[in-house]
Amino acid sequence: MELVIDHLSKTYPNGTKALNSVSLRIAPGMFGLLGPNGAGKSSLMRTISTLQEANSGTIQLGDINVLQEPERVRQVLGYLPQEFGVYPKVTASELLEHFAVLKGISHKGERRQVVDALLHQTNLWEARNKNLGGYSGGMKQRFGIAQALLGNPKLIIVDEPTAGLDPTERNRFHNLLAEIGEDRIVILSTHIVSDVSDLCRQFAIINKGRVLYTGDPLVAIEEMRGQIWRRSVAKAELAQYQQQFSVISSRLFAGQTIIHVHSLAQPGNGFESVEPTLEDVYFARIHTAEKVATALAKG
Ligand SMILES: Nc1ncnc2c1ncn2[C@@H]1O[C@H](COP(=O)(O)OP(=O)(O)OP(=O)(O)O)[C@@H](O)[C@H]1O
Repeated sequence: MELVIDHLSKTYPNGTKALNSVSLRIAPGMFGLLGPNGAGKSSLMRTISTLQEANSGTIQLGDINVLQEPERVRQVLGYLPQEFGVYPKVTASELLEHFAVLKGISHKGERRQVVDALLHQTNLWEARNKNLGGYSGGMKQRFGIAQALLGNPKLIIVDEPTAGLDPTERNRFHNLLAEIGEDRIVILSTHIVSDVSDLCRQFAIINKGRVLYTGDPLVAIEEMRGQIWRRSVAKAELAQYQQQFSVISSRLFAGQTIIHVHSLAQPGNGFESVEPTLEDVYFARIHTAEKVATALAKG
């Protein structure tokens, strides 16, 4: 089953153009949707999940016309929204059981089996009788995945799931996602580049409602080879370098400011070529798009 999004646009009533002719083709496996805050990721996720309507364009999931047949989509969809609220005074086991009833798993014995299996899979078995109010951020997110997996969905959407998780929980969550993403479409929306490089064989970069790139992360990195340059600069020189070069990132390392520049040729003295990472790809694509937009605005 493939998910095909074709020229999808969405403008909110206040005039914000959140999606601007988005086209993507998503095969089974983990798909990373990468973009900064406000890029339009949640708008896209909510539209695919049939929680809001689009102004134009189409979404096809296998033989389902997503925008025309929301009921059919909901039968094969698991969704973990960005803000996943839980009832604090209910245990994981009770709430999952409740969600299972809502999902239509009406036979009690079958429901118990499904719920128990999911609690094991998400590593929450030991904590199943604890109130959800006492769960850590990572445990809540794993619970969110358990509820998203009810009914064995063919399409799973997780919106910014690792924000706020500590490294151990993030790692554990990544392993869980990798496991569930083996035989269905899992769309992972995130602004954290390493979520995508760790997990996804396909990804897209989205900014200001537009798709800037889509493909395989390894290919995207390969395409950037020889175009990323690094040097350390004094903090006071940073603005000058930003004027003169395509500085795609700057960070402090051991008290020094290290800049990465995107350039087809050696930018000048003091720059050394570095192996690109997906983060370089991401920043370079966004930087180039911003430059083009500024040039177009200036005429
Ligand atoms: N209901 C709404 N009404 C008006 N504008 C909205 C609404 N929801 C989102 N927006 C705007 O649409 C744009 C895209 O927002 P969206 O939430 O889709 O981005 P995002 O990439 O998910 O960002 P974030 O990670 O911050 O949620 C932003 O400018 C946002 O302010």
